[in-house]
Amino acid sequence: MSERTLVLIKPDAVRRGLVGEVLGRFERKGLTIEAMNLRSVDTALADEHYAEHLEQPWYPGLRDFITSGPLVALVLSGDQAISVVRGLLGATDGRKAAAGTIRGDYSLSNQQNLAHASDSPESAAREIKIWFPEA
Ligand SMILES: Nc1ncnc2c1ncn2[C@@H]1O[C@@H]2COP(=O)(O)O[C@H]2[C@H]1O
Repeated sequence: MSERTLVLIKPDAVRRGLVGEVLGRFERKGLTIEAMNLRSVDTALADEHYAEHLEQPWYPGLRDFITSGPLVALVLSGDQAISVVRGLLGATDGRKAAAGTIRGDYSLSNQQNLAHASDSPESAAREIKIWFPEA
């Protein structure tokens, strides 16, 4: 069943010149880019996107990071896109993510982990509305 999912290629990936590498993996898998833009994020947008994490002790650090430079927001579509994209990313903590996944190959952090992807159809709908209200 075709699904849509929201992906953020985070500021660490932009700074490190890894946008093409990350995007290429999604494209080569067969996913379709439905919408995409490079943008800066203010604290209000960060708080809205990460609403479920606001009370976490590590959230202030995550907010500083996600607002620290431009990121690439995109909507991907494809068969079971939500779980497929999370599989391509690997575990949240790059130190624990399996080799061969995006985080497993390029991240040594549980915060600066290169990309975010929606974890359920409900979060995909909520997040797509936040980042691409016109979609
Ligand atoms: N223990 C943690 N310390 C710092 N950041 C975290 C921790 N756990 C999760 N995160 C961050 O919180 C984010 C929530 O969803 P993401 O997929 O964007 O990726 C996660 C990480 O960037």
